Order: sequence, then structure tokens, then C-alpha cells
Amino acid sequence: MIDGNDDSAVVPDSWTEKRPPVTEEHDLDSYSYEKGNSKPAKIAAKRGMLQLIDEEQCFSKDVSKYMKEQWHLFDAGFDYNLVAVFGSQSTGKSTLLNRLFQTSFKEMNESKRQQTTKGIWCDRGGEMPVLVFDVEGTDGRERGEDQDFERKSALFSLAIAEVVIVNMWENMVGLYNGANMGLLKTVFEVNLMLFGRNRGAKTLLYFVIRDHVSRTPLEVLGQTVTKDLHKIWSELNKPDELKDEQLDDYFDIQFTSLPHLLLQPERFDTEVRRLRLDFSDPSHDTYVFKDKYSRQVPADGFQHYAEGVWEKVVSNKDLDLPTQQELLAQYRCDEISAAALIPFRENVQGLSISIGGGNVVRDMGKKFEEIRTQTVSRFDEQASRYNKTVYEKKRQQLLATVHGELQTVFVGQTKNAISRAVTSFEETSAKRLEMNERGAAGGKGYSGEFCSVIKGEKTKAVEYVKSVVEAMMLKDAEWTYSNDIELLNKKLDFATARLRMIEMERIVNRAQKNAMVNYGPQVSEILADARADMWEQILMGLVDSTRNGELDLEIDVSGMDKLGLEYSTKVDGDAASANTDAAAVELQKLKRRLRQLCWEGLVKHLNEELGEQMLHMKLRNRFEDKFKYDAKGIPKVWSARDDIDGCFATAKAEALSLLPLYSSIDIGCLSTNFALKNTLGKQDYFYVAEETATGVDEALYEERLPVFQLRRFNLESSLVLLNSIQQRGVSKKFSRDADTMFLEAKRAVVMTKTQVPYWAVIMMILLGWNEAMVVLFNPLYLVVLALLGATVFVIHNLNLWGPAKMVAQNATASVSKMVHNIAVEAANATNPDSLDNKTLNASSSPRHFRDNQTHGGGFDGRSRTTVGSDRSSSPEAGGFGEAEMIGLKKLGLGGKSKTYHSHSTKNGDSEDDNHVASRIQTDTKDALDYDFEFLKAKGNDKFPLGGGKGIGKRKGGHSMEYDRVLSTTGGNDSDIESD
Ligand SMILES: Nc1nc2c(ncn2[C@@H]2O[C@H](COP(=O)(O)OP(=O)(O)OP(=O)(O)O)[C@@H](O)[C@H]2O)c(=O)[nH]1
Repeated sequence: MIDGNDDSAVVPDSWTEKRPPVTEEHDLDSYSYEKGNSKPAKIAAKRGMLQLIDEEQCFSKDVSKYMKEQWHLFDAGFDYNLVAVFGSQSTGKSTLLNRLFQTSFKEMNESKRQQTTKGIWCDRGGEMPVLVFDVEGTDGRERGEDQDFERKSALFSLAIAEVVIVNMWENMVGLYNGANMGLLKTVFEVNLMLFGRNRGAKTLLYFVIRDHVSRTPLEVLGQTVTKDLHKIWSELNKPDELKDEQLDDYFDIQFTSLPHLLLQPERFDTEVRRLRLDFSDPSHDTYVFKDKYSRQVPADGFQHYAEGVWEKVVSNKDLDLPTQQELLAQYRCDEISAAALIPFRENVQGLSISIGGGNVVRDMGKKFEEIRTQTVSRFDEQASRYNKTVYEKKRQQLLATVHGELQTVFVGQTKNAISRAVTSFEETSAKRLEMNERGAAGGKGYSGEFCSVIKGEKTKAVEYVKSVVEAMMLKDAEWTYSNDIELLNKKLDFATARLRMIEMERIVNRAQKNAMVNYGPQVSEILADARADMWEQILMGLVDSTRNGELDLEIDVSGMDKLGLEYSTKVDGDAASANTDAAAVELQKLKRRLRQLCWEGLVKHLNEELGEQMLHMKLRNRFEDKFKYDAKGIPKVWSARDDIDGCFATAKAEALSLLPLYSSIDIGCLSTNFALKNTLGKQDYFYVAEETATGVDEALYEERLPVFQLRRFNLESSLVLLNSIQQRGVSKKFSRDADTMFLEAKRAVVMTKTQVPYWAVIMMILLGWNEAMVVLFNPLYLVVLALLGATVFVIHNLNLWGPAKMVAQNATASVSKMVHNIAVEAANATNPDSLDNKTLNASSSPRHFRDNQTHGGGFDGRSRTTVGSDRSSSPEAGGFGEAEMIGLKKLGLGGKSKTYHSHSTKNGDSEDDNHVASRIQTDTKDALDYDFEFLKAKGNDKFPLGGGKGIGKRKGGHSMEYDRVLSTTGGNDSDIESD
């Protein structure tokens, strides 16, 4: 019998040499175990070994790391196996495992014979996908009577390992303690208690009888052990519900034996190689890794599973292995799912970005499918190895998450599609409707295609959204979009309502334009006549034209159906009444808008016809008609006998009487004319703030239905065409013109008066008779006279007066220059040091410059008109020479010379300028005094010159206007007073 604790066991020295060499690394006895980070653990790590559970019963956290990096089994799925060893200390367990699986477990240092394996170590089989657990031996000398760890490690081994190798010496067979039967009994008991019916898969107890050197056949040894096991089993304290449970329900038993390692080393090796087939060759008869033993724990979940089992064993709680597997499956599936969702979420984020800014991404459905497939495949690849129920449940959860997160993109893209469809619908419809309108404006006729445009574009919009949404739909995703289509329809209806309003504006504008086509000229004619009932006629015409427009309106609106009014239907569900009322309200509003527009059109026309310029023309024309033409329309030729002052006053008053008539629209007739009273005169003709008058709850409609918006309207605010300031301006301007015409008439009379009187002609003939006779009877004088006459005749006939004048002027200028030069030279001769002055005198002396200008001796070489020369031929505008202009400017008549260009006296000389200005002032003063007195006598307060507001009186009772006219003509009040 070999006692592991017996140092006196006979072991030949030669055995030691035949053992595998013990390297320095293997000599671990001197190291004390340190929890979690012991030196042996470090060294073992180098060799790929891991202390799964240390002697402090702590479970390693590095299992998965080792599975990946050292053992390369992490992705093996179910393609790996689990083997543990169970047996007394120092019975050659490590030696067996190392030979059998080519592992690197520590073997006992023969010289010390101390326990080598502490806790549970794990290593991968050399050429086999097998995880091998070297478990601390039972009956450990170091642990004494404490069997706690033995039980726990045995339970753990039975729970996780498919095959538990029970190592025992041959000579221990049949012995209770030596064969660990006591421990096995305890383990079976706890096993039953912890696992109960939830034991999971069966475990193979693979008995290896070591040092089988006797002639007792293995079968006999096996039977002995089996018998002992059944005996133990029968003696177990089983829970009531497990009373009938048999050993075979939990364990299968298989036996093998090995020769003595030291006595028969070669046979030992041969047998070990044969034994290896049981673990490596599935075709071998006694192959141990049968499916029925499989723990169904995928390699990547092993750490979690083993740790969970160990926790249960340590805490001595019920160990429900299937539940453990489920828990593992749940844990692992969650982990795998989370890992699969990382790249998935990155993709979703990419898609979310791509639909930012209202984009609609093409092939979104394909992208969804791709992402979903990738994610689920990643999950399936690992999670499908776990508990099927859990896996399928977790898969569904993953799909739900995937669908949920993809749905955010789905919703975003749908929203984008809807908003794009609505925008496109509104823009395209608006464009088409505008083209229709242009067609109407271009004379092609209004097609009235509102309904067909809206319906067509709406269908397109809905189809577009449907196509986008349906292309995104994922099978099994259970996404719906009926709400989206409903939302789309609402938005389209709102857009239609907006389009309808625009269309209504168009229709009403068109109706107004048509109404104004004939009405405009009609108004112009009435204004030209300026009859007393002018405004009544104009307003009657407006009512008629508007009524025609309203008929056009009704026809156009009826062709639009009730599109755009539909939204109210859906809100209150009372389709018929809502639409009918809405349509009626809309038509009423449209008619009122048309009336407003027609009125505005009239006001605009009136403003064009009666603007300040136009009104001034009208007053002037009326004045001229009365003042310049007689009753037969023949221009008047004024004579001294005519009552110019009276005619002027009458004509002016008549013209000015038009001013108040044209300045504002007189609506007095609205109270007297029945037709006007019932239309323009009614309060609701243009605008109604509250539609309750029509029996319709307008407030309700406004809230839910965007029907045509009616603008507020105030008739009174548009009646005034010219305000008082504008009227005063027109009046002043007109008065100036009238005054000018009056002065012209006066001057015409003066001219007639200043003609050479007959008596003067007779006197001239009588006094000049002798001189005429001398000339006629003196041949020399006669020849000169004849030559002079002939010259004049030729010049006149050849129209050479211009060149003749130029020649004369040039000759005069040359002579003048010559005389001047002679004079300058003479002066220089007298004062020789004044050479430099020549230049100065010739160019820069102001006096010289003025003289040159005045006397026509042009300093710039051009001739100038001399005083008394023919004014009409002067190069200066207005016919005056420079001197005359200067003179007139002194009188304040500069630039007005056109009016006074003819002032010849009876002697044929030009009238003295001071005399002319004085006379004009006198005439003007007379005219204005008359005008003022006349208007004062008329007592017309509205007449701007008649002492109206802002026209302050000056001394002598003259108005400011009076002063202004005088100042315009060059005079001043004081001049006139003293005149
Ligand atoms: N007689 C005999 N001795 C063996 C056999 N195999 C190993 N030994 C010796 O038994 C001693 C213990 O070997 P280990 O493999 O360390 O035994 P163990 O069961 O792993 O020891 P612990 O891990 O300490 O429990 C060593 O001295 C081995 O040389 C065998 O088949 N027969």
C-alpha cells in the first residue's frame, strides 16, 4: 500500500532519474502562495497555466484572457472539453495529466514529498481542445482534518467537468479511506443536495487504477469499486423527492489501469498513449467525451459559468446547473448583444447625420437591412451556442432594439419626405397656377385649372411619400405609416388653403381689372365735364362696374370647388354644413375685397387724373378757355376798350372754383341716391368686422379654417384727393400763370397804345417834306439812296441779314480793338515802365473785362452785343445784351426778360429798362389789387388768395401771395406803395 503521506515508501533512486526533468521553474516548493499574484502563478502564467481557484478559494478573473491568449479556445464554441482529476494527494495525478494531455502541471519534488498542487489549476491539453483541471489532492497533509476545500473542489469538478478522472492506487481498491470512498460519499450527498434534479448532464467517473501490477483483472477491480460506489450511494441521506434516484442517473463509470510508472516505465508510456485515445479519438470505442456529458457551455462563456458554479459551491446554496446555464446564457447573450450594438449604433448615427438638414437618403431600406443583418449575424455567431430559449429571447430583444433605433431614422426620413413633398406640392402648384394666370393675362383665357392642379400635385406628393416610406420598411419591423400619411394630408390641405387664398387674391384682382377697363375712361370723361353731379355719376359707375366684377368672381370661384376648405371638414366632422358655410363666408369676403379694390382703383385713377400737375393744367385750361377765347372759341385780341380786368376776374374765379370740386370725393349723394344708399352707403358694403351678421360663426372658422383674409377698410380715409396744402400750392401756381396771362393781355393793349399816332405821321411828313425833296432832287443823294435800297433789297431777298449782321459786328469789333490798342500803346508810350501791365490790362483787369463785355470788345475774341443793338439777335438767351441783363437784374427782372423782350418807343428806340420794370410793376400791382379786391368781394373763404389761413395780410391789405407775385416780377411792396 502506498500512502501519499508516508515518506518511508520504497522508491528506488533510479526512478528519480527517469522522471521528467524538474527545471528551476518547476521547483516551486520554496514559494509561498500569495493571493491573486503569487510567484507560482506568475511562473505558471509563462507556461500557459492558470490557477483557476487559489488556496484562498478565490476564483481567477483571468480565465477569459487565458482562453483567448494562452489556450486559444475562446472562439471554440462547444468544440472543447473539460476534464478534472480527483484523488488523494501525491498519487501521481499531475504526472498522469502531464503525460496524458501534455500539460505543464507541477509534479511533486521527490526529495521533499510535499503537496504540490494547491487550489485548482487549469491548462489546455497539448494537441487537444481540452481544458484540464488539476485539483488539489484529498487527504492533504497540509489541510489536516479540514475537508472543506476537498468537498468544494470535488463538487466543483463534478459540476463543470464532463469527465472526472478518479485516481487511485490498485492496492487501495476495496479500502474505504484509501480509495476516497468517505470523501466520495460526502460529495455524492452534497451533490444530491445542491444539484437535486437540476443536475444537468451526466458526469463520467473515469477511474484510473495506478500501479496495476497485480494479476487481478481490471474488471474485478472495477466491480469492487462499482460495488463500493453503489453501497455508498445506497447509504446516502437522500432528500425524500430523490429517494429513488440511482447512481446511474447521475454518473457513468469507466475503468482503466496503468502499470507502475517506475517499475514499468515503457509499458506505462505505452498505456498512457493508449489511454490518450480515449480523450482524443472520437472513433475510439471508449472515447469519453460523449454528447451526454457536454455541459453546453460555449468557451467564451466558460469564465462566467465556472465562476457562477464556484460561487454556489462556496456558498453551499442550491446549485441548479440548467439555471446556471440559463443565467450564463442571459449574461453572455447580453454581452454579445451589447457588443453587436456598438457598430450598429455607429451606423445608425451615420444615417441620422445623413438625413440631417431635411435630406431624403436613397436606398435607406437597403441600408437598414444591411445594418440589421450585420448586427444580428454578429449576435447569432456567438449567442446561438447558449441556452436556446435564452438565446432566442435575447435575439428578439436585440431585434426590437435594432428596430427601435432604426425607427428614429425611419421617422426622421419620413418627416423629411413629408416636408419635401409639401414644399414641392406648394411650389409646383403655385407655379402652375401662376402660369395659368399669365395665360389669362396674355389673353389665352383663364383655364380655371385650380382643381386639377391641386388634385394632381396632391396625388404626386402622397405617392412620393409612400414610395420613400415603403422603401424603408423592414420585414418584421412592424412599423406603420398611416399616421404619417394622415399628417401629410393635413399639411397638404393647409398648403391648399394657402394656395386657395393666393388664387382668391388673383381672381379678385382679375375681376377688379376687368371692372376697371371700361370704368376708367368713363371716369376721365366725367371729370373733364366737371358737372355739379360729377361725383354722383362717378360713384354710380363704380357700383355698376363692381357688380359686373362680382358676377365674374362668382363664376371663377364656383370652378374651384371647395378644395382648401376641406380641412375644416376633418376637424369638426360636419362636412356639409362646414363647407357650405365656409364657401359662403369666403364668397362674401371676396365680394367685399373686390369692392375695396374697385374703390381703391377709382381712388388711384382719380389721383392720377387729379394730381397737382394735372389739376393745375385743368385750372389753367379752364382759365384760358374763359379768358383767351370768346364764347365762339375764337381767340381774343385785346384792345383798350376791352374789360380785361373783369374778364380776368371771372375766368380766374371760374377756374378756381374747380379746385374744391376736384380736391375730394363728394359722397354727399350717398344719402340722396337710392342705388348708392343701398350699396356704397351701407356699412357692410366694404367690410364687416364680425361675420355674425351673415349668421356664420366667423371666429370659429378663423380658428380652424384659413379662409380668405379680408382687409380692414375705411372709406372716409380715402375721400381727400388733395389736402389743403396741396390745394394752396396748385392755387398759387395757377394764380401765377393766370397773372402772367393777364399781364400779357395788358401789355398787348399797351403796345397798341404806343404805336406811332397818325398825327405824328402827318407832322413828320409835313416837317420832313423839304429834306425829302432835297434827297429826291439831288442826284448824288438819289444814287446813294438807290444803292442803299438795292443793297437792302438784295440782302433781304437772299436772306443775308444774319451774315450782314456778323460782318457789321466783326467790323465794329475790329475797329474797337484797333482803337483800344492804339490807346494802350499811346498810354504805354507815355508810361514806358508799364509793359507788364499790357498783359494785365488785356486779360485780368476786372474793369477791362467788364468793359469788353459791355462794349462787345470780346476779351475772348468773341463779339458781344452792344447797348441798343437789336435784342432779338443777341447771342444771350432772352434777347438782352449783357448790359441790359445787368440792368434788369438790378430791377429783379433777370431771367424774366423773355416776357418783356419788346419795348420799342414811338421814336423806335429801346425803352429805358428802368422805365420798363417800373411799368411792369405797376401793371402787376394793378392786376393783383384787382384780383384781391374781386376775390374779397366774392367772399370765397376757400379761395386761397382771399385771406385764407396762412396767407397773412401785409400793409395796404395785400396778401403774401400778392407780395410774392410782385417780388417775382421784380417789385416790392414799398416800391408799389411809393409808386
Ligand atoms: N509509484 C508510482 N509513483 C508515481 C507514479 N506517478 C508518479 N509517481 C510519483 O508520485 C509522486 C507524486 O507525483 P505527483 O504527480 O506530483 O502527484 P500528485 O498527486 O499530483 O501530487 P499532489 O499534486 O501533491 O497531490 C512523484 O514522486 C511521482 O514520481 C506512478 O505511476 N507510480
